[in-house]
Amino acid sequence: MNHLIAPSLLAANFADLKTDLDMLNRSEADWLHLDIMDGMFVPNISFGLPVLQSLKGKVNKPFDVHLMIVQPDRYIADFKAAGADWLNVHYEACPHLHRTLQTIRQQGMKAGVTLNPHTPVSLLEEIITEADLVLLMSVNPGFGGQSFIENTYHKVEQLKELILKKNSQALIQVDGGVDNHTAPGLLKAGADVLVAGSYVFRSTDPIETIAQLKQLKC
Ligand SMILES: O=C(CO)[C@H](O)[C@H](O)COP(=O)(O)O
Ligand SMILES: [Co+2]
Repeated sequence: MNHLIAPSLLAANFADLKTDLDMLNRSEADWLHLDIMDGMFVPNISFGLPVLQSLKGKVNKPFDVHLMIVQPDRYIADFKAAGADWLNVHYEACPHLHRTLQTIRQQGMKAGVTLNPHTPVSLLEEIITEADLVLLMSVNPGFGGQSFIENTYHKVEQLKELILKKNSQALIQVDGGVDNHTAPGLLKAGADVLVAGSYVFRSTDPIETIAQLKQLKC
């Protein structure tokens, strides 16, 4: 399959959001990545359900929601109601991950599991067939604009191997520090979905930047 690009709204200009939403609608972006932070799981607070609700219908892209919150199970139904299409929970925040992923699917969303940089891919061995997507963090979650952690290439390769071994359909997504330098190696290693925040929204021509990320060959 051709790889997908998911710009992260965290890096948008919230004082002039309409301009960025119009840009996204005209762009080749595949999904809109939405970073939900609670100040507990990560040391930062971003935005939440009312923002998603108000964006639904304004952006013609599936909502790819990255929950960086403790006890995400409490909010699964709320995020469905707010318009989430893909719901990603952190492995580190879910003591009953199997149940959590099942609940997300039962609610009619695609279920993603996210790994922090220190969490090994091998821990997914018994759960990979229950996930529609695995998101590998290539920075420590909580902030945009951080430097890419080089070990991520290796983790993508390991995850690809695990997915093939277990005959899983899960997509491989990478989030953090994705740009024109890191994206080619990630695609070569097996990534299916690239999240890009600062690289897209800080560029002088975001539509062209998204188009260039789409055109990369692995
Ligand atoms: O989940 C995230 C941070 O926790 C963001 O999606 C990620 O950091 C994207 O930002 P950038 O591309 O600027 O690194
Ligand atoms: Co994210």
